[in-house]
Amino acid sequence: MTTISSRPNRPRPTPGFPMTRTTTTTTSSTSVSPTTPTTPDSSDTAIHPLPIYLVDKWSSGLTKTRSRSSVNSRDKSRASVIDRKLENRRPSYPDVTFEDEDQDPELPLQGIKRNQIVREETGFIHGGPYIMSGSMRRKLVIMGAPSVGKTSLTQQYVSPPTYNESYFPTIEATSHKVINYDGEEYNCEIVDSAGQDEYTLFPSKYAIGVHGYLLVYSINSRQSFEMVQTVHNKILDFAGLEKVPCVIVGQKCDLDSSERRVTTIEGQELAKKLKAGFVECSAKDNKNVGKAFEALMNEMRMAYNPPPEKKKSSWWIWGR
Ligand SMILES: Nc1nc2c(ncn2[C@@H]2O[C@H](COP(=O)(O)OP(=O)(O)OP(=O)(O)O)[C@@H](O)[C@H]2O)c(=O)[nH]1
Repeated sequence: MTTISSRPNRPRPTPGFPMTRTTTTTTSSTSVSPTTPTTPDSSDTAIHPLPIYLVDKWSSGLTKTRSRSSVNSRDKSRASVIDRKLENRRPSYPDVTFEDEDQDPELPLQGIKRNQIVREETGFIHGGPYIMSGSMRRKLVIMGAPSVGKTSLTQQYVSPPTYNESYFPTIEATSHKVINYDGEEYNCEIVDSAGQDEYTLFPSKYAIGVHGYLLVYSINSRQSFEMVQTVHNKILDFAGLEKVPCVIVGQKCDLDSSERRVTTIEGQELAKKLKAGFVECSAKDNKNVGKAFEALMNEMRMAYNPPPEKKKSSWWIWGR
């Protein structure tokens, strides 16, 4: 007798998180801790996106993979839980991601149990929740005036040692890197933006779903230093927030002191004013490049998942 399996042929999920248009995409991995300076890791590892279903509740019913008629009561109660979560969030980013209960058994679960929501992470601007499995996702945007060394900084960090003396203006480049920071693994999408000036319109894609910014100036350019404040204002205006996780980066610190137009103290004061981190670095000499990203990981951790406060021991318990 032949047994016929009745398992429906469901389409497979689109793995990973949505990517923007890129000119270059590099994947690498590094590990840092808050106390240890960053050492770029040459043993690159690829990101393995986890098998999760992207669910667009608004546009196509409960799931893209099942028809409305097959929605059972468990789905409905689940949807109501998601709805309650959404009530507290701005509905500008309607994609909700969760592991499907009826996940195809042929898909590798990669150690994630059925129905287990491992982490819930949200960016500060996109306003919509997404629940993802495994490592946390971070989108970082590098902004600043033209020719301050944003691309050199990114390339030196993502695939060291990389430094190019020649200058090619960037339109946009996205790289990926797995960063281990303070025992946590982060899937980072690093967007190297085009150089900004005061008249450049702030593109919404540099705010939606973004977790943190490196605002770069060159220590030999006063104008690029002033651009940091301008870009920062644009970000806050767009987001409608008083503070965003960001680090001010004084690039090209290898240059001779006679060429310097912005002092270290001025950089520190601006960072203090903007409630941001501050690092002076040189992509050319690969000096403090890792520290700039490490400082941003720290800013983001403080914003999104601060370490729990240590409880003070009660003296009267000890006194008994
Ligand atoms: N001395 C020195 N020069 C650097 C450093 N980083 C970059 N440069 C040079 O500065 C120029 C511009 O570098 P890019 O990395 O392309 O600058 P960018 O900010 O990405 O430029 P846009 O794409 O126009 O925004 C290049 O000629 C680099 O060689 C550095 O750390 N020190």
